[in-house]
Amino acid sequence: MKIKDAYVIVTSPGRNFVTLKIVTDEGVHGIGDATLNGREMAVVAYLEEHVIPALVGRDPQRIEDTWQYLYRGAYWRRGPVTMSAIAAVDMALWDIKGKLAGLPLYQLLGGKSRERVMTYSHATGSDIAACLDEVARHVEQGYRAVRVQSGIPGIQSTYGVAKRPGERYEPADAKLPAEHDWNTARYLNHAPKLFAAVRERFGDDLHVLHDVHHRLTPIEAARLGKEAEPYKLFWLEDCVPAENQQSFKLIRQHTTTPLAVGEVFNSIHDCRELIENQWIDYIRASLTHAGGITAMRRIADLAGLYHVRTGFHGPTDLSPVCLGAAVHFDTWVPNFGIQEHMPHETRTDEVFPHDYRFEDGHFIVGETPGHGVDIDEKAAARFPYQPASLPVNRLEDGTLWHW
Ligand SMILES: O=C(O)[C@H](O)[C@@H](O)[C@H](O)[C@H](O)CO
Ligand SMILES: [Mg+2]
Repeated sequence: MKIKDAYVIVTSPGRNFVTLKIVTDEGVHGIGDATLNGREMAVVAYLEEHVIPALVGRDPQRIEDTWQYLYRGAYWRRGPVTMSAIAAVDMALWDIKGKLAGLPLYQLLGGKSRERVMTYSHATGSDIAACLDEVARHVEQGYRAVRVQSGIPGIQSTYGVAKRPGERYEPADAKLPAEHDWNTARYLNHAPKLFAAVRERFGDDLHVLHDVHHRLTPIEAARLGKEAEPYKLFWLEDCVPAENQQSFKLIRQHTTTPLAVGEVFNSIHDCRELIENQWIDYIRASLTHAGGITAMRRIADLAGLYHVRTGFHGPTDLSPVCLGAAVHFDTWVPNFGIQEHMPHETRTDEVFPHDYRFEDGHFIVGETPGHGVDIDEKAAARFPYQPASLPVNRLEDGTLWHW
């Protein structure tokens, strides 16, 4: 059997998605997600110029060999563009393997470790009261876990806060980066008040999560972690930028608040020290940005040795293809923690028909062979690419800060 054809489909049903479709000479096809929010076309060029020409003619069943061929063969290893491109190939090949075997992906990985996959979603509000109302709405929908983000007095634009009540938070909303502002002191004074209010209204049973989005220094993150302890967060996410993995050593020495990190990671080397030193509790790398199922399985197995659990990134900028594959992975992986779930728009779901379903705060995996997600190319063609960038962030004096 050979790969006969491979091509990239870019579509924007509400936001941009990059999908790789691989077709075999026996007519079986598989798809993979290659979406890198705000840098989509770099991955498209990488796939079209450098990957697809090398794929045609290869045996689609040799997933590991193809992964190594693309990783080692590039010479320039790692990086989000390279690893998202490799991930798309990997996901599409696992999809094909499942279809050939007549088995859903979770069966190929080792079968079910659980019946359903716990998810968390995003409650956002312009202030604490509005955020609490959004939490209530999520609890009514069945969520057992909710991420809370609220506007901060004195800061114009806060990460994670939707423009209008009930809307999704979609930060890539302008052709060139929008300018946001940041003030660490105001944030640090505000965040514990939000956690306290959530606990007071919803009691102890709800899992409460919060994303700092890389904005603090290690000692500031340590203070926040410590002050959050009475409110028993499920996790505190991305409290510092993680290029320097040693930062987490300092944070860990000061607080028992569980730490999650890794949505921007693209390889096992980005998290090896964090895992081996048990400086974190949840690894957030996604199947799309960290090299696919083949690579993520190695990360998850390493994490399992050190009591680190998975908490896959799952915002709307990862397509239903990534989410579908993630639900299979989550159903299998022994050290599962939680799955992020930011529901896609109806038109996105129409372009990507899928068989995973949301029920009572959980995802239930489907039984379709492969990862169970397809692309309706006619529907995709109705939504052309829309250039969109993520914001930048500045301190009050104009200094460019982490967004
Ligand atoms: O925890 C999350 O879901 C993330 O932080 C996202 O909201 C990112 O900001 C987005 O993926 C950037 O493209
Ligand atoms: Mg995040």
